[in-house]
Amino acid sequence: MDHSLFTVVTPILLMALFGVPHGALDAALIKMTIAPNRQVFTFVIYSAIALICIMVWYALPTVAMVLFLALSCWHFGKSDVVDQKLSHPQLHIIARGGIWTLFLPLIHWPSTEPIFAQLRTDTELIKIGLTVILPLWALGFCALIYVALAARKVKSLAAPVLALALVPLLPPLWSLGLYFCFWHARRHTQQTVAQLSNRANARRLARGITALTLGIALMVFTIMPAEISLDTAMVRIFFVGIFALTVPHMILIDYYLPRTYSFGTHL
Ligand SMILES: CC1=C(/C=C/C(C)=C/C=C/C(C)=C/C=O)C(C)(C)CCC1
Ligand SMILES: [Fe+2]
Repeated sequence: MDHSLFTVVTPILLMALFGVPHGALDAALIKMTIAPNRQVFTFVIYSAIALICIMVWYALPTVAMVLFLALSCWHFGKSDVVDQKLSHPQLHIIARGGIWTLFLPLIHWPSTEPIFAQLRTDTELIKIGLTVILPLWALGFCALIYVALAARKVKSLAAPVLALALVPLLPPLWSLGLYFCFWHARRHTQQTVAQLSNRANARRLARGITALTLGIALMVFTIMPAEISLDTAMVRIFFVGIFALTVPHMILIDYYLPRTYSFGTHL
């Protein structure tokens, strides 16, 4: 228990406090970019997608996990390169997103397997899947280095190479947490707030939605069966919750807003 307090409970708390708020900005995005007569509808669809994701995880946890890792790879990678003009954007997206969703879980398998098990997934199947895909991803990462060197864009390699070096050195949820809070969420917040007209309002709304989200998480925590340990409860609430919120968050950020309202950057 003492050990999991450092390796699981603390990084999850930090991610909940400093990473989740970037998703709460979606409420401000809906309010400030979508036509007023469609805002409530969009919010209802957003919440319905999140609920469906929770049901999918409950019924088919392994399928939900594969979907979650694939979508997270795309979402992380895309947000890493959204401000760059690239000749092979898909290569960059998968090479960078895969650091967290393929390389990290496999290189730390002894610590990540129990987390996958707590999430009720078939860990053998996840391990086989990751092992098969990792060499392909490694080829992609080498291609990324080659393309950057050939285009004399050495600086663009700094962040992904630093991330790649950091992942084996830190406990998995700590390196994920550092990236999630101080890179992904920070950049997303800066880029989003810069595009909104009323920044103070956007931040206020996002704070309210964050409080609501964490309040719901706390409520779920108190009604979890007593025999479930603290770290299992936190792993389930955090990762199932983030999966459920990431799917509509991605649809809004990576698909709907760029296409419908030219919000964000097209790739
Ligand atoms: C479930 C799980 C993992 C994946 C977490 C991911 C992929 C989180 C993605 C969050 C996103 C996309 C947030 C959106 O902004 C690890 C750490 C690999 C190993 C342990 C179990
Ligand atoms: Fe995000």
